[in-house]
Amino acid sequence: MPKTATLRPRRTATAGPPTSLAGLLREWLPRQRWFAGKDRAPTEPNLLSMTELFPGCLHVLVEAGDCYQLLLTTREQPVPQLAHALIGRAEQGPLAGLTVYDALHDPRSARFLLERLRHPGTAGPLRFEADPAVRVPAGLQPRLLETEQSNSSLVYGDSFILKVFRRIEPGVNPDLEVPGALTARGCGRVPAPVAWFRTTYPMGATLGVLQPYLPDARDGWALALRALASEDDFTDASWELGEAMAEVHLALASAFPCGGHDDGGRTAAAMAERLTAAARVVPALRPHVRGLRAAFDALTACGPGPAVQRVHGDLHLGQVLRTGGQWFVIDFEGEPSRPLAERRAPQSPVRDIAGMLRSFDYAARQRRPWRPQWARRCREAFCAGYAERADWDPRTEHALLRAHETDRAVYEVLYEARHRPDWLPVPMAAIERLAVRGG
Ligand SMILES: Nc1ncnc2c1ncn2[C@@H]1O[C@H](COP(=O)(O)OP(=O)(O)O)[C@@H](O)[C@H]1O
Ligand SMILES: O=P(O)(O)O[C@H]1O[C@H](CO)[C@@H](O[C@H]2O[C@H](CO)[C@@H](O)[C@H](O)[C@H]2O)[C@H](O)[C@H]1O
Repeated sequence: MPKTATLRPRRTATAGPPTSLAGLLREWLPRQRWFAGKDRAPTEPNLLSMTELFPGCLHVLVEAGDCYQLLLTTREQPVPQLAHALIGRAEQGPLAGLTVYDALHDPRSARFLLERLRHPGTAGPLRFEADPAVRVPAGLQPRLLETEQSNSSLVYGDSFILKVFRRIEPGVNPDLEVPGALTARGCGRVPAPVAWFRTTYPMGATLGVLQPYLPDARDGWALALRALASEDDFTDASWELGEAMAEVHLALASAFPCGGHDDGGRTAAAMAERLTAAARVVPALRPHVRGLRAAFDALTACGPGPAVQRVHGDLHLGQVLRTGGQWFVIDFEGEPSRPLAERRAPQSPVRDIAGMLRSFDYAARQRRPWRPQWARRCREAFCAGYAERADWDPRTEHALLRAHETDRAVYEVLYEARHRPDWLPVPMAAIERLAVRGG
């Protein structure tokens, strides 16, 4: 059994010299796609816990504005094959004299991590747990997915995928909780969790989830772009996607019963608040604030709409996978920038529908000239498919849809400004449409 050592948190941020681990992370963290603090003043990383998973591989939780999870490979000599994953050489502190790498790029560490998941148990504050009914074979070869976004994912032998959460918040992560509950209800639209790990210190939190990998699947975004490029019809696929999403919503409502309806006033106020905050960060939003607020104000006057329930929370074409003529839904974490409690709270299912409708617009805008008709047909088909399976039709909820689409476009503006400034014109085009013409 590997030796484990857990550091207790320090009460104050440590201004580590540049060559301590904290100093190395101060430079490295802001360069990572999943680092959420890019538009905030940098804070000095503060190590919260450090656990040896096995010799040469450390599990680390670090506070740097938010709490982040890192897996580190440490070596006495530099490893040329890991140059792309180099964090740096520590000269001070507990790792003095060691070269430190992001362990998820290191096949040896990735293989050991799977071994840990295959053998439930503990390592310091870490708990490795698994569904005893599923057998994960030994020796599967790991590869890190290049499409790193909010988290990091390792695929093992095209059979399983391990999502390693990067920003850690207290509580159970919905990406473990929701697929588990949906599978227990017999919903076949989500890959079921097979194994997972969590920490008990310095907070109780989910750290990663292993699921079956759908090897021949393509995500909805890639399929939509391919259809656009070859001028293929995408309405049938959109219709089926609407139907699949309605099925997932029905399963969510039954797995997490809550009932009740949206309080239009409160939702409108929260949306307006998010708009104000986003306009503070993105000046291009400011001229549109008044026009956009009208969409939120209209919420207070519209009917109750469908009952609130657990939702996906960040639905877009990249979150749906198609294989064998079926759609599957992944990534139930919700919008990564929102607090976990808010993401787990019951919300209107219109929120998800609006997310997907925005995504058709995003896809259509990847073509020059852009294809508004293509997006319109897909949006229509998606809603029609949804209505066929659910007991209500999203197209009858115009004011609700417009408010949620506006809120989603505001989120996207903020997301793009932070992570992909070149993409900012895509949601900004929707902002102009929603603010000027009312959707
Ligand atoms: N079960 C799965 N089978 C096949 N591919 C998957 C599966 N789960 C995730 N993926 C792929 O991994 C990518 C990242 O997964 P996702 O859960 O969206 O992570 P993130 O939170 O980092 O965005 C997805 O876009 C998808 O291509
Ligand atoms: O990392 P996640 O997949 O959880 O989601 C975040 O990143 C998405 C981009 O990768 C972002 O989605 C936006 O861009 C998509 C095209 O790349 C588009 O299909 C979506 O409609 C659009 O919102 C998502 O908002 C963000 O949370």
